Amino acid sequence: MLRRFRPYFHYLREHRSVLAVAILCGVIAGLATGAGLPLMVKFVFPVIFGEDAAALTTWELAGIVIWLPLIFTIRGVAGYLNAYLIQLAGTRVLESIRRDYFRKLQILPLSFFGRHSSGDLISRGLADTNQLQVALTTVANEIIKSPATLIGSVGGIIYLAYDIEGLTLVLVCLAAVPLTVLPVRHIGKKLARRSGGIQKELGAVTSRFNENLAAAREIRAFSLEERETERFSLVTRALITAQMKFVKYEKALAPLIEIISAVGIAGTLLYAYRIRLEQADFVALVTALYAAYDPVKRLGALNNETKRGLGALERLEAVFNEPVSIQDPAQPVAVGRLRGEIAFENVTFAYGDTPALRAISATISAGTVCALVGPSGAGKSTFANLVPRFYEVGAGRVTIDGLDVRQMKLADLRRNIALVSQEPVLFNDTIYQNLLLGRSDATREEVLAAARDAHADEFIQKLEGGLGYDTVVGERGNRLSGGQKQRIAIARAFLRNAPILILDEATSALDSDSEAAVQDALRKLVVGKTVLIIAHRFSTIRDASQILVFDKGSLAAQGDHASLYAGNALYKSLYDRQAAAP
Ligand SMILES: Nc1ncnc2c1ncn2[C@@H]1O[C@H](COP(=O)(O)OP(=O)(O)OP(=O)(O)O)[C@@H](O)[C@H]1O
Repeated sequence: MLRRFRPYFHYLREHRSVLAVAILCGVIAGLATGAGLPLMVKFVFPVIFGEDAAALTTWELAGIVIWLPLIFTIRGVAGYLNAYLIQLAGTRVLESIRRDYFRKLQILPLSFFGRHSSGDLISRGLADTNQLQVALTTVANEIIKSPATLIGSVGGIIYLAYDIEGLTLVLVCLAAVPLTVLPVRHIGKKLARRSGGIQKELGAVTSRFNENLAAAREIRAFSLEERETERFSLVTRALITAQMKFVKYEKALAPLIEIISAVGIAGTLLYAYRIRLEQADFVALVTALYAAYDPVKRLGALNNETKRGLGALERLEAVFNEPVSIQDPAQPVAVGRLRGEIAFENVTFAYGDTPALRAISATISAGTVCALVGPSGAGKSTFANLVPRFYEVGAGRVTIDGLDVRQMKLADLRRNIALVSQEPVLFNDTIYQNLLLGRSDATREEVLAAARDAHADEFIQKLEGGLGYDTVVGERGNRLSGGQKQRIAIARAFLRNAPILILDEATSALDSDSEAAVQDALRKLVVGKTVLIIAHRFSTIRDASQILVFDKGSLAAQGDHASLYAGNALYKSLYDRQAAAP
């Protein structure tokens, strides 16, 4: 089973010196418990309670009594250092696992996020990484310490028993130890089946949380408070059930081992009675026997922990092993600033089984504005998303300046594209930092100029609090209005100054001031660029140099407004509907 964890041992190797000291301290603490206490019972107690005890001087007495605090101090200090250092290595291991998980999420294709809920992915990144870390560090800690303690205490038993009576006593004392394997194995099997369940249910709880918090407005608007609480109760109840199924077996292990150890000790007691063993010898033996069951319990617990870790491991591997289907080509063609001629050559694409684009061929000349129109779900966004290679074409190819987008480095390709979406996402940072995302090496002057061009400067200066560009915008930018967020997004695009611009025109109406500012900013932004615009406003559509009309994933028609209006019924009806809209 440990073989499953082997690929992840490299996380431990990075912190091997801390771990080595921790394990050494653990072994010392283990030996002090396993062998130290019984030997003390054997050698110290007889001196104090023996016949010659009255003759001891104070110094002799002190010299003997000091063994007790000494052994406990060694055990305590070593035990403390072991726990502290394991925790230290553990938190670092956790940091590394989380970082790798997070990094992997950054490079996975967008299609991956369509298949997994963000709550579940968060849960994997927090709870499952934690579980894996606990399993790894527990294994590292116990795999040497517990066997060492076991060997120490079994060695102590053999030494004592052999010294007291001989081989038979040794065998009687140790007879029950192998029986402990039975509950360890049985419970381990039960837990293995249940290990993934808890993590999965935890993922469901996080998902529900996440979804709920993101929909705070809708829940109030539709009075869904009770329904949501009920839905949440369902997943938390399922989590509790999964947890309790695990706990039921997990917690049975220690008592079962203790019962077996009690049977072993009773057997030894019987035999001791028959051979008239002295009390001091018996007490020393029982202490050693009791100590020997402690590492057995720990090894059993280790077995449980790894079973639980396995469940987490499988969920993490679903992400770690997910192929990064969209990545740099082995031999990329170096590109600088592209001119921006976009061509789709017989492109087909499907998210799952149903095609979202069918055999699309179109050319958009550099420096022109191309409007994408069509009913909802016709494939406009999908078309636009293939240009920055957010998704991979199923068949055909997408080229820019004659070069297949798959032949360029992703960073080179995407540096040439600026994106302004309908609902721009801002990070919970200052406005300045949010603008800087457009081009991280821009100077302050360039950032301010872009904000002015986007008509953002005027509202930024007037923001409540008087912090201007240093105002923090809140999660997803929720302290700004829709129009303000759009202007920030436009300013980013100004800053990026890429030859290709993808615009998703807002469907929701802005207030007239904002609307005028956004439109004016966009008019300036598109100059000299190849623009793909998912268009909703009839003026945008009419003024575009080329229009692509989508219908159910196919390109129904293409041309300019006049020819399409005259020759294409779908376009005419779409346009008339837009024109009639307020
Ligand atoms: N991430 C996704 N996963 C699965 N299917 C998707 C995904 N995104 C879009 N689709 C499907 O692909 C088809 C085309 O969607 P697309 O978003 O390109 O349409 P659209 O023309 O931009 O629509 P709208 O104007 O409503 O935004 C639709 O049937 C849609 O359900």
